[in-house]
Amino acid sequence: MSHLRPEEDSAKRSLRRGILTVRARLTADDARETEASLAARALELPELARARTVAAYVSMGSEPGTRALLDALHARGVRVLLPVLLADNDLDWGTYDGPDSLAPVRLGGRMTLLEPAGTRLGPEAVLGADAVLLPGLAVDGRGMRLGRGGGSYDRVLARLERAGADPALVVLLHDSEVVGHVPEEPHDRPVHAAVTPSGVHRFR
Ligand SMILES: Nc1nc2c(c(=O)[nH]1)N(C=O)[C@@H](CNc1ccc(C(=O)N[C@@H](CCC(=O)O)C(=O)O)cc1)CN2
Ligand SMILES: Nc1ncnc2c1ncn2[C@@H]1O[C@H](COP(=O)(O)OP(=O)(O)OP(=O)(O)O)[C@@H](O)[C@H]1O
Repeated sequence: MSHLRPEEDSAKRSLRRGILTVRARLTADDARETEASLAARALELPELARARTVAAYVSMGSEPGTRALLDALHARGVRVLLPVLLADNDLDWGTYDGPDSLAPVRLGGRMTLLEPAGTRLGPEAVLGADAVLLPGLAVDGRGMRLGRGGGSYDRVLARLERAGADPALVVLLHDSEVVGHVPEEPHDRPVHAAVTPSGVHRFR
C-alpha cells in the first residue's frame, strides 16, 4: 500500500512500476480475451478439478480478470473464499455466492475492491483451502512472486506454512509477467504454478 518500508528493495519497486505501466496500456478487448482464456486454462488444472474449497480474489483494474473463473468454480459447486482486506493488511475471508454477494470497498485513492459482503470467517479460514489463487505482478522460474507490496499474501503464505497446510499455490498473471528473475526478500515464499492466458507454468 502507500506505506512502503524505506529500505524496501528498489528492484521490486522498479519491476512493479514497469509491469503496471504495461498493464495500463491493455485495451478492453485485451481484458475480455484475457479473462476468458485465463478461466479456461485455470479450469484445466487438476489441482482445481479436485478442489472442494478454493481461495481466490476478485480482480480489479488492470489485473487479469478472474470473474469468469469465479463464476465457473461457483457453478461447479466449489466453495470459493474471497479476501477481505483488514486494517493491518492481513486478510479475512468470506464466501463467493455469485455477483450479488460482493460489495464495493473504497481504498484510499481511486481504487475500489469488491469484497464478499456476507459472514467473515476469520483469517484462519484460508487454512481450509485445497488451492489458493494469488494476485501478483510477476513470477519467476523458481516461483518467486512479486505482489503489490502490501504483504497480505506473504502473510497468507506464512500462515499456511505455520499450520503445515499445503494447498496448491497458483498465481494468475498476463503472459509477459512470467519473467526471468523476481527480486526476493527473506519473507518471500514461492508459489507452485502460474496460470496465464496461454497456459500453465509449473515451478514444483
Ligand atoms: N484483486 C485483488 N484483490 C486483493 C488484492 C490484490 O492484489 N488484488 N490484495 C493483495 O494483497 C489484497 C488487497 N490489497 C491491496 C493492496 C493495494 C491496493 C492498491 O490499490 N494499490 C494501489 C496503490 C494504492 C496506494 O497505496 O495509494 C496500486 O497498486 O496502484 C489494492 C489492494 C486483497 N484483495
Ligand atoms: N508474514 C508476514 N507478516 C507480517 N508482515 C509481513 C510478512 N511477510 C511480509 N511482510 C511485510 O509485508 C511487506 C510487503 O512485502 P512484499 O514487498 O514482499 O509484498 P508482496 O509480496 O509484493 O505483496 P503481497 O503479498 O500483498 O502480494 C513488507 O513490509 C514485509 O515486511
